[in-house]
Amino acid sequence: MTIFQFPKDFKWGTATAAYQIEGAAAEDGRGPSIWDTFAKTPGKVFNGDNGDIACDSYHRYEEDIELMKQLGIQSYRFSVSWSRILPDGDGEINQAGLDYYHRFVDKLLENGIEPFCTLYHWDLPQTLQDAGGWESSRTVDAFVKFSEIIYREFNGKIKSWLTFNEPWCIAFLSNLLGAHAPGNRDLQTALNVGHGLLLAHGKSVKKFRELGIDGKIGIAPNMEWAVPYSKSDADKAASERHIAWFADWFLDPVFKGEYPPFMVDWFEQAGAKVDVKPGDMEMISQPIDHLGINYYTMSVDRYNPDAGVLGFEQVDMGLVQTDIGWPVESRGLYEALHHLQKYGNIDIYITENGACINDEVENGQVKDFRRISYLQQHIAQIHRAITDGIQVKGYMAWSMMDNFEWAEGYRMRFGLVHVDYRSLVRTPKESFYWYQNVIRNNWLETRP
Ligand SMILES: N=NNCCOCCOc1ccc(-c2cn(C[C@@H]3NC[C@@H](O)[C@H]3O)nn2)cc1
Repeated sequence: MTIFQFPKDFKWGTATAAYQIEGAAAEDGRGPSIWDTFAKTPGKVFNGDNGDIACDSYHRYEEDIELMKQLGIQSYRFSVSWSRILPDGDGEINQAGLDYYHRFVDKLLENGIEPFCTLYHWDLPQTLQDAGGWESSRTVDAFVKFSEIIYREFNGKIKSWLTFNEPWCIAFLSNLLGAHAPGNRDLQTALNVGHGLLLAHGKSVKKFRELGIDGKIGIAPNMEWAVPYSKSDADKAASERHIAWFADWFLDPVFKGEYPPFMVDWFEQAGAKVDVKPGDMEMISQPIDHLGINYYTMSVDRYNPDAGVLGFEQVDMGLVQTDIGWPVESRGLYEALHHLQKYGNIDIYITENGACINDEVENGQVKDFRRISYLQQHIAQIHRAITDGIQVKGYMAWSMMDNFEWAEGYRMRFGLVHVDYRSLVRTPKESFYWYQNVIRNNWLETRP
């Protein structure tokens, strides 16, 4: 038996997002988002699933917080539904939306749980998408207005903030690959969206500082680690493009004030170029306080000029996979954390890490031992990184509960708590009780 003791101030938590759990999609004045539209477009989401009801957490948040208290987490990462606050994206404030989040945040605080707030977790108000989305300065300005409202409203209650969740998904998965809302398939659009969200990030961080908000702010990219399939230069370059596509494309602008030159060249030969205006990069590279990192899997890449814009294909090496088909390789998290050190030894929170394991309830139990194995391996790699001096300050398991997994709908389950989508009954899984023990001990026990 090996014990990995975590620092005494290490924050254990869980994460969710508004559209994935809240439901009440048209209640109390909430306006439509691009995910309401996308999910109701035939063929976009498995089984035609949508977030109309989801986990009904809008009405059941007290029950959910009771489960969080039972779990023993110190921190809970959630997102604010922009179109609940500004139904038209940048028009009149919907007070009922603010009231909901006050009830929710107050209940967290009453239970000794720190609210960790993501401002944008993919649910852009549809009216802003109709006006050009993240390619339009109207959306950038609207995000600054939305974030200022939330900063002012929750200053003193919320002290940990993130502007954007997974810029790669917002820009590339949603506008080059077409897999997520709004479903575009164009590289130039994806680069424009990425630049727009980065500008919005920088302007919002600047506003956060100007308002003197009591707290810390950052951004949460998702990272995939990648290694070359062979020793060839082409495969090595392919894996480096993969890593940079997810992380460096966004973090170089934030930390260095420029896009990674080798990726700028790669996209230019593919026919697309970011239109950087004077002052943009200075605005984007406002200093931040912490990084959220979302990590799930790693990849073995082979150069293939016919395999999409980035010219790499992922080779199946026969690794164990989760039920969504992602290879389980926790070493990638350790490598990714070391990769980030080029930006300085900034405080890092693992704001998402978890496994899609679709076990169901049997005799009142969910024996998701594969999820326990996944979590144990990945938490051990975090301890290894901390031992190396990397400033990992917290870990938020994705996810607190099963929820709407975007284009996969409800068939893919990432939760520590099982949700029966017919009855909405919550059932803590075996991984819930395992994680409860890790939190209680603030250490990880591993067998040799
Ligand atoms: N690897 N790229 N290959 C080429 C592209 O393949 C096409 C598919 O790509 C991807 C890549 C990544 C994801 C993904 C999903 N989550 C889980 C959510 N995170 C935020 C939270 O809301 C969770 O629900 N994290 N990442 C999905 C699809």
